Amino acid sequence: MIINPGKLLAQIDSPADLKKFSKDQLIQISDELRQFIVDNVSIYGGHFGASLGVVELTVALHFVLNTPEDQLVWDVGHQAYGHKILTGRKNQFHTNRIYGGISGFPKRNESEYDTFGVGHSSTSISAALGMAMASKYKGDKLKQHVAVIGDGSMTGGMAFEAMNHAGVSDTNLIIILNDNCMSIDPNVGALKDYLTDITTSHTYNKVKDEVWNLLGKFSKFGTSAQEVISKVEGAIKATVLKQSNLFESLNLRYFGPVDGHDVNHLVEVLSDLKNIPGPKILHCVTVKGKGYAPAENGNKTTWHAPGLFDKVTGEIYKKKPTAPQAPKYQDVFGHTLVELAKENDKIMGVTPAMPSGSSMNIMMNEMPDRAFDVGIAEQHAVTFSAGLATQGLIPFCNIYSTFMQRAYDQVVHDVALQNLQVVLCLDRAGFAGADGPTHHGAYDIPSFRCIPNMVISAPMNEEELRNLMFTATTYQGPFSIRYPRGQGVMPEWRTPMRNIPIGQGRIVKEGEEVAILTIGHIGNYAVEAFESLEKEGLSPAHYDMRFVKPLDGELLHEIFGKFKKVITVEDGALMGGFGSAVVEWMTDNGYSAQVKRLGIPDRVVEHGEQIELHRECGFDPEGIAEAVREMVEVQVRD
Ligand SMILES: Cc1ncc(C[n+]2csc(CCOP(=O)(O)OP(=O)(O)O)c2C)c(N)n1
Ligand SMILES: CC(=O)[C@@H](O)[C@H](O)COP(=O)(O)O
Ligand SMILES: [Mg+2]
Repeated sequence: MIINPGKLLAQIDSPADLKKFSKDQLIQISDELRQFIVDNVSIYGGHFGASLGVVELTVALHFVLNTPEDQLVWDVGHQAYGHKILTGRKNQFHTNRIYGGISGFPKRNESEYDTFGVGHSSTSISAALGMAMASKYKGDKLKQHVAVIGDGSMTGGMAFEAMNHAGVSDTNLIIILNDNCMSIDPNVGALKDYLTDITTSHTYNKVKDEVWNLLGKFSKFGTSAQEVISKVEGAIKATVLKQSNLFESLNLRYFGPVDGHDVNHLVEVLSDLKNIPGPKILHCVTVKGKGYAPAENGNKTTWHAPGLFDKVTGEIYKKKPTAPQAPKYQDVFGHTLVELAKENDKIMGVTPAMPSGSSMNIMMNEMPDRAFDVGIAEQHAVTFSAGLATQGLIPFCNIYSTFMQRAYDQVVHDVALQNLQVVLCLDRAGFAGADGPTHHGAYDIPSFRCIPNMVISAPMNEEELRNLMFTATTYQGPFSIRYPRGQGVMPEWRTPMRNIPIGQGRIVKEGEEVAILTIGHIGNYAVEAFESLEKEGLSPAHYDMRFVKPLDGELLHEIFGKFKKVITVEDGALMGGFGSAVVEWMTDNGYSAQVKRLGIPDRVVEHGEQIELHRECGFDPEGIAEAVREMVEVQVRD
């Protein structure tokens, strides 16, 4: 259902329409845009606080820039809802993040206004600089290139790598630092302190204001005064600003801090910046959740992506369970880690900016000296963990599977080659759901399988997660545990922990004709599939392998000795994944069987609910049942 936009917003289908309005009307347009986001997200879900915080900035940018000719790059893109709405997707916005609908992030194949595909953080400056360099090469002097990056994303190493390059680039690049003091959780680290300092420091701002006032006075005296101005400016910059401003020190002209909610002032500033050549940064101070009281004044982490809510009362809807619910895997991880850490003082916790998402916040609250949020810094998180391990500590480094892609070399070079005892917990493994392809945890099994010393495990339920975590503390090397977004299956999950011999799978169900080998939580789909199959007189065997590496050779000898028809199921990329490992093992050990591998195919799978995506890829319960039926019908060729 398309939600009615406000009176002015209704007339805007592109930035060209926006430009038809007067500057004075931008406040009303901003208000209507904000309301439209509230109306939609409250009913259809999605990211929230971040988009509200950049409403004025979004309006001002599209008012001043000549998009899509000028290149506007949003970092992460979870804040780009206003941009989507102003650039022709207002009438589709109710399909945001829904299966078959528009993406929750900017996406090049969705709109010419989406200059760069995003979802992972800290890429915007590099991408915009690449675009700016291309314009310079092509001699296109007028084109603007703007990266909008949050203070949280600015903590990512890539942002610094890009600024290091940008500062010597002589390009038309504007970096807009959207500083709301928040990541998903409160932002952390020395950079955050620095930004707070320059936003609030009286001395810094007084000097800066006086400089600009002085320049303003001189500018009234005409051309000759311009020379004085530039000399004065140059001298002051060289001394005061360069020494005291991080960005100036990197050769990026620094402007701000400005109020990121004053749309008219933003229009003025951006119009001026367009005419200043070279790389520059505008520091905007904004409030996450701005303009919607529950988000602005309440828990900003909750309002990052609140789920559905009553827009009038601000009540976030929670499903009222009729029976005891199984916990989320992330919470089992968080509580179990604290339990283990209480018994073993070597255990430490590390998260790169996902304390709430990974439930590492449980340990951070209970044991603040032993659990760290290191900012959006996956590479650092892994190597920092490696450093801890060299000193005999046992770090549990928890990174979403998709974000672990950032730290691949660190896993290989810093952890595995030195065989260090780092426990890598890969949350959100498998389809992430509504976040879509940028966030699906599809590639961890294939990419980890080839790493020497690496153990790869996945629990089918909460009890196994606890046991694997316990087992990891006893293994002298890198140990990875992957588990999905969402709930497990055991309401009574606080089971006593025990060691699982490394590489040992288990039989879940004896059966005939077909053996189903599963890895991880997806094994519960096989259990569901059996219900319909049993009614049809089909009774496949089911093995929960628990480890992809090392595989359980003993169990596999038993399976391939007994079955000529085997199905493997994984919530991960098929190419090089768990099924591939089983087939490799089969041929290496001289067996031959008909093997069907179910999992994520070699193509981009878009967004939707997890179950919708599993269905699309043929490994939901019905897909598994269908694979069994097909296999039973097919005669094996000799
Ligand atoms: C590489 C990577 N790590 C972690 C995340 C998860 N993540 C998404 S948004 C976000 C916070 C970003 O903070 P900021 O850039 O300040 O944006 P804000 O939400 O405050 O507007 C995080 C940690 C991500 N998208 N990419
Ligand atoms: C934009 C982003 O990367 C995060 O906000 C992500 O959507 C969080 O995912 P979870 O909701 O699974 O924690
Ligand atoms: Mg922020």
